[in-house]
Amino acid sequence: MSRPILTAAAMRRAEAAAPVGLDLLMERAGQSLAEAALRFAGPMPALVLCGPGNNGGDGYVAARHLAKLGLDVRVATLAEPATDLARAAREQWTGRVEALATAEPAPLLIDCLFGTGLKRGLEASLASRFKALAASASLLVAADLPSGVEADSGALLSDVPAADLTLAFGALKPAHRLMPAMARMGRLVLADIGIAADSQWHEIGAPVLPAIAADAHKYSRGLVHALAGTMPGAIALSAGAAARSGAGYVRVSTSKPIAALPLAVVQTGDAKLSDPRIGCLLVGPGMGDLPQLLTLALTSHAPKVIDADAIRHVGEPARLKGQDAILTPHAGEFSALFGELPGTKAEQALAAAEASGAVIVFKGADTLVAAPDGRLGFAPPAPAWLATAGTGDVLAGIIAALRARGMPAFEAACAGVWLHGRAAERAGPTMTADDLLAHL
Ligand SMILES: NC(=O)C1=CN([C@@H]2O[C@H](COP(=O)(O)OP(=O)(O)OC[C@H]3O[C@@H](n4cnc5c(N)ncnc54)[C@H](OP(=O)(O)O)[C@@H]3O)[C@@H](O)[C@H]2O)[C@@H](O)CC1
Ligand SMILES: [K+]
Repeated sequence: MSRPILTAAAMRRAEAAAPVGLDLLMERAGQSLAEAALRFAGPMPALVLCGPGNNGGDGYVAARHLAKLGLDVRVATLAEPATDLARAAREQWTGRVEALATAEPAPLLIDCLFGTGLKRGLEASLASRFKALAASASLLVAADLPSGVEADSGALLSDVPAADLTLAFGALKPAHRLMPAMARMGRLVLADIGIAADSQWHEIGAPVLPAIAADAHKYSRGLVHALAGTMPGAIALSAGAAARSGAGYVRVSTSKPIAALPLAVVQTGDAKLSDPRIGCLLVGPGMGDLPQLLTLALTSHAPKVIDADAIRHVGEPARLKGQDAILTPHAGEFSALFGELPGTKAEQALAAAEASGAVIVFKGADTLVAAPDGRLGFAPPAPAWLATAGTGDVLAGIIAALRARGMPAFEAACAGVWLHGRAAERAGPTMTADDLLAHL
């Protein structure tokens, strides 16, 4: 299952197209916030911080429901409501409204200051007051987004205290899956408030992998051909990962024998790139300074995974047009090939896919998979311990195997990213890239 991801503007459109009124959407958002906070925190005294927009409106609704559920709840506000919806929600709150500047803290702090409407950082005095109230609370619950986070970019526009729980309304926003914001969400829960959220952008979910046919043979299951370069360890990780990710046959062309390769991986001195059985060609891991390997790879008609050093040698993104390629750059490799692109990470990934005609796996703590047709996958959070040498080689091998097994490029890349993250969870915090292979 993959969940749609909507920008702030797309969210407003979805909201306007909803079959029910905005007041009912706000009622559902506020009620679900109250119920989630109570379930998460238990019946502890709560302080709801309400901003001037509809995020604040959700707060007044949540306060009303928390009071109805028997909680000791107070409301503090920054300013009077600025929208009709928020004003109507404010009017239905029969309790007192305190000034945020002087409100006493509470063990449960509910942040309804700003959501998708935030466009600039919080003023310094407000940011420090918010931080102090958060520091005095035992639990911080954020409505839609932690206040200070920019919905579309995941940037922190001012200092944002980390929430313990974030309840996203209607659909996930890019910031829920982009750094640095992603690390401030705490547990992320999506509340269905009755919006039909449809998008070409989605969170990458568990993949459906191709079944192994009853009459399969090693070639029909997929042949991965990898080009070895100067660093044998990296190609051994990639080829090992491909062999363990369901490729029927993994072959490495190398000028000298590589001791670290699994026995099941065939080593050959001949590049054999015209072999029509090649389901995916892998170039880059351990390549070193041998740009001729990339040149050779680009003469092949087979689908390709282009990783690591090979990315730096592409030179012009347009050189990849018509190559049926998947590129797996980290941030440094990405800017080496595509330059400093404007916009959010999501926009940059899509622009790179369009410029190269390739599927781009823009790696990082917030990996994105972009297709030239505008589809964009956001990886669910993966363990920080994946940030260690060789894990990129493993990822390239997994994706090459899935591509050779017949998955389309975008789906293979998304599935590879998902499997890689889950393998790291299973391998645990002391893992090395070698250990990852045993958990695929
Ligand atoms: N999508 C849906 O289906 C539903 C959405 N819902 C909820 O609505 C939320 C979006 O509401 P929203 O658009 O009113 O924006 P919101 O985040 O409240 O802030 C805008 C206000 O803040 C102000 N402001 C901004 N920055 C500021 C700053 N630094 N310092 C001070 N002020 C600042 C800004 O003022 P302005 O920039 O105009 O001067 C404006 O007044 C969304 O996140 C969700 O919680 C639900 O109710 C149900 C259905
Ligand atoms: K908020």
